[in-house]
Amino acid sequence: MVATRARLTVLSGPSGVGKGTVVAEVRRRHPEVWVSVSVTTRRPRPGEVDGEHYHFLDAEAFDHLVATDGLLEWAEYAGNRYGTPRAPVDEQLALGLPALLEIEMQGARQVRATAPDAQLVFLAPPSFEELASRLTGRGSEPAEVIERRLAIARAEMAAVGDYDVVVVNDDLARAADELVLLLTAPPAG
Ligand SMILES: Nc1nc2c(ncn2[C@@H]2O[C@H](COP(=O)(O)OP(=O)(O)O)[C@@H](O)[C@H]2O)c(=O)[nH]1
Ligand SMILES: Nc1ncnc2c1ncn2[C@@H]1O[C@H](COP(=O)(O)OP(=O)(O)O)[C@@H](O)[C@H]1O
Repeated sequence: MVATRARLTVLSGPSGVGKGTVVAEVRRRHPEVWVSVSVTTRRPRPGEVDGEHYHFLDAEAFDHLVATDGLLEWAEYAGNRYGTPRAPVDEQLALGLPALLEIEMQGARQVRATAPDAQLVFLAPPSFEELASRLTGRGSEPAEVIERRLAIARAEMAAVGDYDVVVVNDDLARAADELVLLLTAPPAG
């Protein structure tokens, strides 16, 4: 295995643990870090910009991407579909540069199956109570959606053993630093 080969890193973890916040902090400190922009059938939240946070697609356009093998992975999550456009990731890795995906667990499993060298990072909350309080505190979803996401989160927390590395998101700056180190660390083995 060539130690300098650029690698694919997947950041996953329960909704509300702070994935978006940690990735934003990484980009603030290290603007050169490349992060994949996913496609989704979810509606934009206030302040979300098409092409920046997500590419917002209708169901038909999403189906087309799936049918033409345009997605590296995709999954349905809490009633919406999300996927990683394949070409930009391939281009980044072909240039010898690291690529970061922020995706949920079913997608992480697909990446593991198709790209065994990928590094799977689990972002964990300091506690389940703290996770519930962050998700509620964000105030972006109705109570019923939060309940659904917490139920998913319980299952996700139990699968932590499937991941290569665990980063605990207690202190934001420390978690972001840890992720940056992992992005540039040579693959083990
Ligand atoms: N499998 C997969 N999951 C994704 C992708 N993009 C985002 N997600 C995940 O979809 C879930 C819901 O995302 P979102 O609706 O933005 O909610 P939030 O993470 O709670 O802010 C999160 O766990 C994301 O990490 C993707 O391309 N593929
Ligand atoms: N290290 C942290 N300490 C305290 N609060 C945090 C931390 N990281 C994220 N949060 C807060 O938790 C909530 C959920 O974060 P978010 O990034 O939207 O999660 P995710 O993308 O995993 O769903 C937000 O209100 C965010 O400000």
